[in-house]
Amino acid sequence: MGRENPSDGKEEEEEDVGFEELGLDPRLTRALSKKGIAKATPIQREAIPLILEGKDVIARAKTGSGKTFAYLLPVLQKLFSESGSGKSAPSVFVLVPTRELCQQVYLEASSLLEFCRVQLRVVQLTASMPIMDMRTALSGPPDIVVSTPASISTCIAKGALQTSSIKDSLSMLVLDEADLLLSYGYEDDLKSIVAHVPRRCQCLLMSATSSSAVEKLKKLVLHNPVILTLSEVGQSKDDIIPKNVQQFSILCSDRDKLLHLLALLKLELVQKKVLIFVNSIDNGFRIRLFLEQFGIRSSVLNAELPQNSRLHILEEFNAGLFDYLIATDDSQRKGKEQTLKENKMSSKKSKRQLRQKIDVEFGVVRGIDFKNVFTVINFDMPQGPAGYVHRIGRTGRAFNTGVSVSLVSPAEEGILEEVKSMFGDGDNEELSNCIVPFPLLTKNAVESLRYRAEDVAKGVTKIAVRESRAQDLRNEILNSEKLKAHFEDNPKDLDLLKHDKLLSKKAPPSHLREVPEYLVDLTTKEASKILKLTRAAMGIKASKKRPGFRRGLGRSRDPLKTFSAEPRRKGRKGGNKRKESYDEGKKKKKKKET
Ligand SMILES: Nc1ncnc2c1ncn2[C@@H]1O[C@H](COP(=O)(O)OP(=O)(O)OP(=O)(O)O)[C@@H](O)[C@H]1O
Repeated sequence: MGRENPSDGKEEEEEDVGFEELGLDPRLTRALSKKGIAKATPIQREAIPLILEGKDVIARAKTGSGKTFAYLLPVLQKLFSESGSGKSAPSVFVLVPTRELCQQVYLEASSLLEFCRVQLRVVQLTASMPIMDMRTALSGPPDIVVSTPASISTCIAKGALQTSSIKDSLSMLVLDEADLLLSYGYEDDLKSIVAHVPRRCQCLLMSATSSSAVEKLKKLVLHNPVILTLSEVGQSKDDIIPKNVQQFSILCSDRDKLLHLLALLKLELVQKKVLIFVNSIDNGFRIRLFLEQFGIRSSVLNAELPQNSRLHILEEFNAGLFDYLIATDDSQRKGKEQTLKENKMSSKKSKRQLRQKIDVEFGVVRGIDFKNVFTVINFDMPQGPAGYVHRIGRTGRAFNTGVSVSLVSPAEEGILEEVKSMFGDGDNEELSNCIVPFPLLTKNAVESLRYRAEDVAKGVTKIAVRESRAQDLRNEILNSEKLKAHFEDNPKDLDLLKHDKLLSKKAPPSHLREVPEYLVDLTTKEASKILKLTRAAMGIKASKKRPGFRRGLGRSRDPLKTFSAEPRRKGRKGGNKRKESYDEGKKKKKKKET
């Protein structure tokens, strides 16, 4: 990590730093340890002391690197020592681009405050709130407001927030996911807010990428900020994908994607929790209907669902109430436009320039903290490299490890190549091999499930998909109001509704729940057994209890790194390198084919 100002150009070494060493209040460090968080991530190590010093800071760090605590902890600490009495407006505005993020930050702040037992109040404002509710939320006033820029500017326009009070009271302004704020169309709102932000107000800008939007916001809001950024930005795949995510691909026809997905899940070749990305809402329902016939319950998350339902689905998934979530990435339209542009320009663009596309494309899932996702599956490939990065950034968060598996049809191979070229050019073998063929799934294993999969897939017709989609939407809309009222009274109650209920009219046949012994080949059995043993060794019983993997521990025991599709030879010890396994697997496959 490096700073642009002051420019010392110094590379930070990876080290374990506890939060107390960063000058944090013991109440906050205790709160963190109650949450099981002991050491700071690199961005936290850098940003927290600077923010405590009162500097304006721009922090750019990759997905899942812990940017929220990087600003939230010092913000809270500063409020501990600030006297709130006599204030007529909030002390802190945290501005985020979406309702989901608003809820996420609000919950993080509330839970820290609860652990700290301090008398500070945090509220969230969202566009769907009637102005009366906004007025009520702002009465007091609260210490922190988490909001989209639009809601704050509505409050200003309707007199629920007095501009003179903002000038007197506001001491900190945070722009979270700053690179998205402008693309969500908040430029005018931001301008109208910034006009009332006092000069002495400390401003923080957090972002996963650098982009022209960040530059624009920097000029609009910050004063001589310290810029924290990865010193090696643009130099390697590690700038954008956390090191602890292993990336795999499976080449298969479009028609065989359901079959391969079934094999991955049913033969337990990937670890839970699993986030499956698709490019269309219909595809999400198709997968859900298909999987439920095999006894695999999942839920869908898409932009069509009412906000309350979406928040509830996220809460349930994060709480571990179900293991499989199928998310429709809503960046498709934008992504397509972008891809068209990219295609036109790609012949002229160098690979280095390609990397910068990350700044432009994003999805509904952008910035959302899906907890304990171990595996991300791209059932459909995203439209471009940026979508890929943000999708797989949903695993391997903070100090956890993760895996991504992309199902790539012949038509999508171009995108895979584009993604690979973004990571590094062909002459750097290590980098260009960052997405390797998935080693655990043999042809036999796939073929053993073909008959069942194709039979069930036939029943998942377009009409069945449309009916389920309409039915699900009707249910969610009906439930949405109930949920809203319920959450207000019982914010922690997650059991009101289950989002992975059966969609099919008929109960799934019981014989499809289990894969009979005779259908599973030995190699696959071995792979699945190793994964189960690994889970057991790590103390993972259900997804709810999956603790974060410690970096070193997770790596040495990771079966994807040590497993080879070859039957085990006597006397051979585990621990062979991943690359070796693939090579052995490849050689063996070639032999078989010849
Ligand atoms: N020091 C830490 N140790 C362990 N876990 C942490 C630490 N800091 C944050 N986390 C956890 O890591 C996850 C990711 O954090 P966060 O959402 O802040 O990442 P982010 O950098 O904002 O990612 P994105 O750019 O995708 O929004 C969260 O679940 C958070 O609770």
